[in-house]
Amino acid sequence: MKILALNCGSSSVKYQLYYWEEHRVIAKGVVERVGIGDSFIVHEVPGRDTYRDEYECHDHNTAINLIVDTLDSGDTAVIDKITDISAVGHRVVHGGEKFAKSVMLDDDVIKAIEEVQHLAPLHNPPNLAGIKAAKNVLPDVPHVAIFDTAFHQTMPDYAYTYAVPYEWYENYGVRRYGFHGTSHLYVSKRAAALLGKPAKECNIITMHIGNGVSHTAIKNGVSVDTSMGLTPLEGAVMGTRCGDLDPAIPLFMQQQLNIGPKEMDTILNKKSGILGITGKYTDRRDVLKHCDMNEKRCQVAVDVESYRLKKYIGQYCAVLGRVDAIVFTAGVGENAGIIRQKALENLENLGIVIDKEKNLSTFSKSGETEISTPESKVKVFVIPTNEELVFVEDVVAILNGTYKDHTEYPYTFLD
Ligand SMILES: Nc1ncnc2c1ncn2[C@@H]1O[C@H](COP(=O)(O)OP(=O)(O)O)[C@@H](O)[C@H]1O
Ligand SMILES: CC(=O)OP(=O)(O)O
Ligand SMILES: [Mg+2]
Repeated sequence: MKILALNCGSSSVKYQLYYWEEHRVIAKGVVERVGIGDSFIVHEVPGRDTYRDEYECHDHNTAINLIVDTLDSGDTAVIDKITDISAVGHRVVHGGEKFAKSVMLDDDVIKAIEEVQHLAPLHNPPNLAGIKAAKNVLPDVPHVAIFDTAFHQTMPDYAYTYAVPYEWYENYGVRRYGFHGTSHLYVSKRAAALLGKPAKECNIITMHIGNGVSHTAIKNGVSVDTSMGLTPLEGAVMGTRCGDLDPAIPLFMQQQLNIGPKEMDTILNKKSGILGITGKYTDRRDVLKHCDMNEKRCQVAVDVESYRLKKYIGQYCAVLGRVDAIVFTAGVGENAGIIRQKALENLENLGIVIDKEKNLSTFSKSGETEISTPESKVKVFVIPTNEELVFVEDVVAILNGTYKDHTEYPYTFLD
């Protein structure tokens, strides 16, 4: 059975085609700059040279058609015909309170996703555009929605309630939802496997640090708190997003700059974070390179980012009481040893002791690696995330009728 996993972002479509019975990736890639101009596709097939081609994609429909053509035609082909694909799994960022698990995408589910799209205006509309486009190309196969928010639906009310008029929650759905759920799920379950214990007996702090950044406190295998909130803007310092902030700042600056809420939303989401502080860079590789060249604002950005990470580790140690492991994952979490070091230094009193050399020499390609010392009470792991594998496993489980929810399902990656 060949399963296509799709992750439609605002200006990109990431995809992965997975051969379930052989547990291997057939091909993966991304169409970038969708709807912006100068779009292109990068298509990777294990064992072959990476293929890159310019192709104008004005919308998600064109991007999905390009992916389909790339998968089934010409030199890039990995399947004979598109109907060789048995099912499609779609990342949906916001599922509101309605979805605590993955579901088959029918008209009612699409309607429910449409109803919460105002809660994730940057993410849900492209997710929906991708779903509609993929259903056009593959009308006869099952499509499944996998929600970023689903994993966090176990949070208690005191973790998800904001101290604002309660009617905002009742009438407008204003509460903490949390995101990156499939990544937090995957790495926490892998950490439990490395600890040699069932996930439901483990307390784990997961640090997903990519372009978007979020952290989760996982108690007895389930999410009890997470750093992103109503939207993916709250919490850590991100590539272009501000994260935690005095809520008076946007109001104050709207008055100073004489701008409206829409413009402020763009500044906080797209012009803040690492980009805001450095004024130039979002890619942490650029930031770290220019730190070494003594660019002051890059040094400040790295210090602010690492300090915020450390504060979340402290918070979640307090939330969990006993912590079995801390996991670093995603592009920065897997590769930026210096940021991990700064976030983790001087935490010996919390039982966290790092092997400095091992930490600095650990990257995604090292695979799952323990970077704490043997005497560290809290194990610290770097675990490459695999959100697409969670999509694929959920699709297969739903097709086989064996899926209940993520706490019960015996994922194959636990072995
Ligand atoms: N070797 C590295 N050192 C520092 N940062 C890295 C390294 N490799 C990748 N990154 C960073 O990872 C980030 C992207 O992470 P990723 O998980 O792919 O994000 P997303 O899925 O949100 O696009 C970028 O900021 C990139 O610079
Ligand atoms: C929810 C979110 O922030 O996703 P991403 O990291 O893909 O932007
Ligand atoms: Mg990501």
